[in-house]
Amino acid sequence: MAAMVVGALRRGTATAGGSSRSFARSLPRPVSTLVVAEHEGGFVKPSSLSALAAAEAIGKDDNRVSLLLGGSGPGLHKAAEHAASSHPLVSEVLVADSDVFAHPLAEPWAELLRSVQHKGGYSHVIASSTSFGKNLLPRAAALLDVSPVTDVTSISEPRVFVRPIYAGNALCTVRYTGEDPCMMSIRSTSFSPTEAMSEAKVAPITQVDLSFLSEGSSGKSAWVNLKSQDTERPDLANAPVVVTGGRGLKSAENFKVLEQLAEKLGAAVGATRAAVDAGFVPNELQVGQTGKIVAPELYMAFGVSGAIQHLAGMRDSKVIVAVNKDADAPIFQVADYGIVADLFEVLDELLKKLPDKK
Ligand SMILES: Cc1cc2nc3c(=O)[nH]c(=O)nc-3n(C[C@H](O)[C@H](O)[C@H](O)COP(=O)(O)OP(=O)(O)OC[C@H]3O[C@@H](n4cnc5c(N)ncnc54)[C@H](O)[C@@H]3O)c2cc1C
Repeated sequence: MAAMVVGALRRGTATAGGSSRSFARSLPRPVSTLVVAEHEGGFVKPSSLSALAAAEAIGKDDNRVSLLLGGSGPGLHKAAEHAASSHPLVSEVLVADSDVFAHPLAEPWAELLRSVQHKGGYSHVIASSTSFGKNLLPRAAALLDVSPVTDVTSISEPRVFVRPIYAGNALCTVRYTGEDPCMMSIRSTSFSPTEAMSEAKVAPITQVDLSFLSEGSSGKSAWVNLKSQDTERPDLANAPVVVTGGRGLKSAENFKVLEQLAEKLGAAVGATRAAVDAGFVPNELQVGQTGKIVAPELYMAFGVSGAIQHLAGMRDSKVIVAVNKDADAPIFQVADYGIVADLFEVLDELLKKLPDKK
């Protein structure tokens, strides 16, 4: 067994770092980390910068960190330059320049990861728990014959990690006991991206040898198209403020009122699965166990009961405000501020009193 459970903590009872002290410490081994970086518009995505922060948590002084980017065109090269100066720990940026990697297809990317790992012999491989990371990591791990550790929220030692289980109701400490590489996906909300480097330290950019690519590298999948919402609102996964609507909103029309509030607060809009299933909003707005995991500064929930699967995606938010007409709704158990009231009246009042966003 590659990942061994060494302890489980009830949330809020102890810190993972503290509890790990009683575990036998592993012997120091040389650490080198490969971070799979996603990019958009010529920049490394914030979720991948969080993966870099996780690499720093594995080892600061003796950790050789390489960033792997794939794709083609000017956007890739701009992102590679951004990557090269994104963190003082980055010692090398590896660029896989091919149309094959322009889209997040897990099959060719898994082949790429296997090839880069065979050449680099990394002790750790990190990806963020995005849709792409979650698709890629198990495939690449299977090709490398190792077992990945998923959804890591904290790193106690280079091979001892904390991850949530039971929809986030308990935290489990696991020790990775398998062969190199130790592959893991991290929850980006748990690792703050580091600030851009102040002084100019720029890592070298190296092209990856792609001779391993063959016609069959894409497997059975093919890229069709990307549909995304054309909105100026912040990305739900990284927004500092999120306003979420549940089934209590009652219709797609009423969600537009919530959107007005989001507009005023510069917030992203989220939804429960019940609201998504009812067709009020598209699936990409779903927050929760089977949706997006968010941890904004402020999370406002309107007409959300607080089912365990929803809490799994938002309970780490810094401040939670809940509006529900049922005083016994479970959402109030995690809320910092609770308003027992009709959500439409509260929304109406907030829209009247809040100034427009400048
Ligand atoms: C495997 C699995 C995975 C799941 N994954 C997710 C997930 O990722 N995300 C998720 O959200 N759910 C998920 N669910 C569904 C989850 O169990 C709940 O069914 C869902 O979260 C409930 O959504 P809701 O709170 O909007 O609806 P409800 O539970 O119906 O709650 C509606 C709330 O609105 C309140 N309300 C109604 N009218 C008003 C009003 N006028 N003013 C104020 N309050 C009002 C009610 O009092 C009630 O509390 C999952 C379920 C399963 C089984």
